[in-house]
Amino acid sequence: MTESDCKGKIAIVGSGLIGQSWATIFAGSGYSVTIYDIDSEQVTRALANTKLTLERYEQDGCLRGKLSAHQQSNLICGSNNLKSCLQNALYVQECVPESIEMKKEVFTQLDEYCEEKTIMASSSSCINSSQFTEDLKHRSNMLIAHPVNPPYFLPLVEIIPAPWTDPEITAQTRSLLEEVGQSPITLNKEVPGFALNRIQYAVINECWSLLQSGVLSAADIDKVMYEGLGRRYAFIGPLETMHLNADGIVDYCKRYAEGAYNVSATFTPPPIKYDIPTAELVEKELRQITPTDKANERKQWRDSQFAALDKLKRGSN
Ligand SMILES: NC(=O)C1=CN([C@@H]2O[C@H](COP(=O)(O)OP(=O)(O)OC[C@H]3O[C@@H](n4cnc5c(N)ncnc54)[C@H](O)[C@@H]3O)[C@@H](O)[C@H]2O)C=CC1
Ligand SMILES: O=C(O)[C@@H](O)C(=O)[C@H](O)[C@@H](O)CO
Repeated sequence: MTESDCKGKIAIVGSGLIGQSWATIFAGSGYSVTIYDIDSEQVTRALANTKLTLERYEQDGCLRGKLSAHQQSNLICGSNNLKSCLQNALYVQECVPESIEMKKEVFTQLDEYCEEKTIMASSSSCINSSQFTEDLKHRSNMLIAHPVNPPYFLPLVEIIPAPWTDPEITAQTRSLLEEVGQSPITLNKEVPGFALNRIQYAVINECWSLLQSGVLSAADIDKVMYEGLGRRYAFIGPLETMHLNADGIVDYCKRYAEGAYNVSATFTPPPIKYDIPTAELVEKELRQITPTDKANERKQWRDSQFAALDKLKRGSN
């Protein structure tokens, strides 16, 4: 593949777990990807990891896109120089650790080296970009694009513009992410934790409270999700569930709102403390489940879900 066959250049800043995932996603769609990390040895590790990962996906039949794993790996290169990593990049995905100070430092550098039209997105899980871009010259090109782990298999990306992000930049980010196979949503305004982690923390808070009060074991709490709510929510959302659990959502509210208020009134008010003694007990229990057991269970589950889905699709044709 020659350089002119590539769609354009993507820069990844920070090459840990999430930086590597983004690299495989963009390469899968034919973009040329340059990875930068403050730790030059990490860049070498990241290149080796992404190559191995793409080869494994190819063997397992889940490689994205039309290019082979070999062609995709050849689209990913490393750089130990931030300025050259950013040169001619149409889009930068920042993936440094979750700290306002670090994000501020990196975005100040991006602001200095970027091209006028470069879009600069942060992978931040909870920190809004207005907390680290306010004083920057190119702040209208900066926003959040928060992925879900593992991004290669969970397509949701939350796009959160700062009040000063140019709406055209938000729209371009959304269409780029759609083009590479992700499934973006756009928040209309900034809120701590965005949508996914607000919902995730509400779930974790209640799980922790059930653990601390001794209502359920750790294993049974997880089961509530993977045998119940999780499976449901893989196919339909909470609002659609309300709608389908009664004669429509209006009827659901009439029938179940009082019960829901009564239960909700018993919730432990936040912030819930994720205390270490409870965490140590949970860790002991989780360690008894061997990774192989889990992997087999998950594979069986995935296969059965796909078979059910296929059946449904055939039935509706
Ligand atoms: N781990 C997860 O499940 C998810 C994480 N995120 C977010 O993605 C971001 C990255 O997270 P991870 O990849 O898990 O972290 P990580 O710790 O695996 O990787 C961070 C990388 O950034 C590098 N780094 C540190 N300072 C740097 C700098 N000044 N310039 C360039 N590189 C620098 C580190 O050397 C390291 O390789 C965080 O904001 C995190 O909240 C988002 C979704 C999921
Ligand atoms: O996949 C996730 O859970 C994430 O998208 C995150 O934002 C973080 O890693 C999250 O777990 C932090 O609480």
